[in-house]
Amino acid sequence: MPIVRFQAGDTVMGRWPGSNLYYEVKVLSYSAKSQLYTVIYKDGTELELKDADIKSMTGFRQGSGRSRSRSRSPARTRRSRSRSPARTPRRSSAHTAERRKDKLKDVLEVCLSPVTMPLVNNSNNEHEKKEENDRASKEVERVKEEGENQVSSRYNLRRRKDQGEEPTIEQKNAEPVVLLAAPQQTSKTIELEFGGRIGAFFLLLLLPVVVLALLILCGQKDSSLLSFPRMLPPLDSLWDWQVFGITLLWLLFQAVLFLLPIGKVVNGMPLKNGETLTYRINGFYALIISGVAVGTSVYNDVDLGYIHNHFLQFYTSALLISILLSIYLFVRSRWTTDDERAPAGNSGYVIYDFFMGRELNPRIKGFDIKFFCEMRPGLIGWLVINFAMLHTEMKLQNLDTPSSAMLLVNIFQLLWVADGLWHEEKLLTMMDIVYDGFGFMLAFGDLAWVPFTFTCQSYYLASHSSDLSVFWILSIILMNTVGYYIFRKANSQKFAFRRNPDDPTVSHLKTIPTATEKSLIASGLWGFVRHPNYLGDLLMALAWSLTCGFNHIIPYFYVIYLLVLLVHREARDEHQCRKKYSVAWDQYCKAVPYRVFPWIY
Ligand SMILES: NC(=O)C1=CN([C@@H]2O[C@H](COP(=O)(O)OP(=O)(O)OC[C@H]3O[C@@H](n4cnc5c(N)ncnc54)[C@H](OP(=O)(O)O)[C@@H]3O)[C@@H](O)[C@H]2O)C=CC1
Ligand SMILES: CC(C)=CCC[C@@H](C)[C@H]1CC=C2C3=C(CC[C@@]21C)[C@@]1(C)CC[C@H](O)C(C)(C)[C@@H]1CC3
Repeated sequence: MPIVRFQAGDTVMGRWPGSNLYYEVKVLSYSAKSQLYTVIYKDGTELELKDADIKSMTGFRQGSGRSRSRSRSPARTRRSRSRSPARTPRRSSAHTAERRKDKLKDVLEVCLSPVTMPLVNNSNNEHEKKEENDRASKEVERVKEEGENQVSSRYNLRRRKDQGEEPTIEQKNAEPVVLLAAPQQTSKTIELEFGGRIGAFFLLLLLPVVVLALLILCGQKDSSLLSFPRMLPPLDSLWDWQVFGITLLWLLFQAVLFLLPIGKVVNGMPLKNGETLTYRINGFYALIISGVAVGTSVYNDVDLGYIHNHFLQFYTSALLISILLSIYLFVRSRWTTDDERAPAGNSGYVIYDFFMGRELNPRIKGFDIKFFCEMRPGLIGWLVINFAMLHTEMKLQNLDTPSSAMLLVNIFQLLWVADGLWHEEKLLTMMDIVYDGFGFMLAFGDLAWVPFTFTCQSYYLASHSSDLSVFWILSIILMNTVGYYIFRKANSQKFAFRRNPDDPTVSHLKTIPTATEKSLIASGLWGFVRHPNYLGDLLMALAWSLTCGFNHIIPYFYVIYLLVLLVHREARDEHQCRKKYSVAWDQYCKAVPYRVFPWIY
């Protein structure tokens, strides 16, 4: 007999289905048969929730102290929580009837209510404030009117399995003691990305081949696409056990640094079950220690040219390790609970889930494999490879000092990686950690793609000279500096704003409130384009490639990849944000029409 924790009339916090958001609701009744509570939101929305999706007010307040995302000023929290989430389930026409049923039952995709959301202007200019708010209110009214017909039954969200059933409250065992484990429901991934199963299958085969082709071309004297060799390189140039051993040692070394008990421990974003994982932030220390270790090796006559001479073999070793890791991850994900699965990689299709990753945060006794791979061996390895290419360039081209192009590439990329590791904590809020599972895409991406494609400029420059004029050098430095400024400022502003919107560094920005706890920044860089951080990243990528001159397209691989990735990522994020913020997002898109490139896209 299940224990009924709440009674009719209790005010509790109810999870909005398919999200991590909790709102104040009143319990109307409890059905012993379906074991569901019928609750009512402040705007009159009625829903049936399972026990696991309801928290007592006291439990919720205690729990919220743990999570960073909720550490906001009480006034703000009160204001946003009391905003009701009237939303309607949306059906996807692209899937089978059974899947639709599943989706409605388990995920209940939500659409936010078009409540009036004035553009909040933190500036002191009252006139400007009023104008902005009037404009925003009109826009909201328009969208509201437009949506009225489609969502006329918006507040009728009752989803009774048995319409005829009279819900009753069992009041006998009402003590809030034991949390009854609600029957596990699976949140299947319905919307497949990357071209679905077929797309994932082709990417699985294509990505490793693309890297191999890139390396072959980059390493040739003539790097033009037309001179791609007709024969594959001999097997012994592709595999070497010693190289494989060195790659494993590198991973082990980075794993030891990852485990060092130095650096602060922080909470990640709340998981589906409301809990948070902890992470030790010591990436920057790992970078410094790795730098000292490499410097010491060079000082002791270790020849870094070995990396250049065995580059293909290093790649195949990293490829094999990422394949083995992906298989391990896929197998172990069989035993994961629904809460541990990634929203993006739980479709039930083997190839797709293998590619996307079924488990969200695979850990071995607290060792977070995804966080480790994403920020350490590949990223720091990239810098070591760059440094090795610098040595090789001097050797191969008989130079006393590295070329200015090689120096720029080394310095720019060192700055970018050091910046990433310095702000390591911020990765915890990113799509890759919060949403994507850890499967082949990220394992291969982190361990093979990052170190062997992001190094394409330095690998190219090692055997191709590039004489840059002073004008070019200054222009490239300027482009990288502007790019870095935009990238860093946009990312830091967003992070500071998400942590505390009243932070003095961001409190002057105009914002658009949403029906959730969060607002959207709508001025400054985030009022210029919707993804200013992507713009900055792309400018930097272009600057890196420009160091290689215009003889070949191959060193531009990185900027082309980044363009494709970020345009696709932008579309993914846009889709997520529209789901999360609905009308507020539309309002933001109206206010800031360009996605990444001002006046173009
Ligand atoms: N070199 C490489 O290979 C790659 C580099 N990157 C870089 O990583 C960085 C982070 O990228 P990524 O995580 O994709 O994306 P973003 O940092 O742009 O994050 C997107 C999220 O930010 C929030 N957001 C969007 N608009 C606003 C707004 N106006 N105000 C406040 N919050 C907003 C939303 O989340 P919410 O509202 O839930 O907080 C949204 O989901 C970028 O600089 C990117 O260039 C990324 C991928 C690859
Ligand atoms: C084609 C393919 C295999 C794609 C995999 C994509 C991954 C290589 C990238 C996806 C997002 C990434 C980010 C970084 C590295 C590359 C991957 C993993 C990043 C950690 C690098 C350091 C930056 O400062 C960053 C933290 C902003 C960045 C985040 C995204």
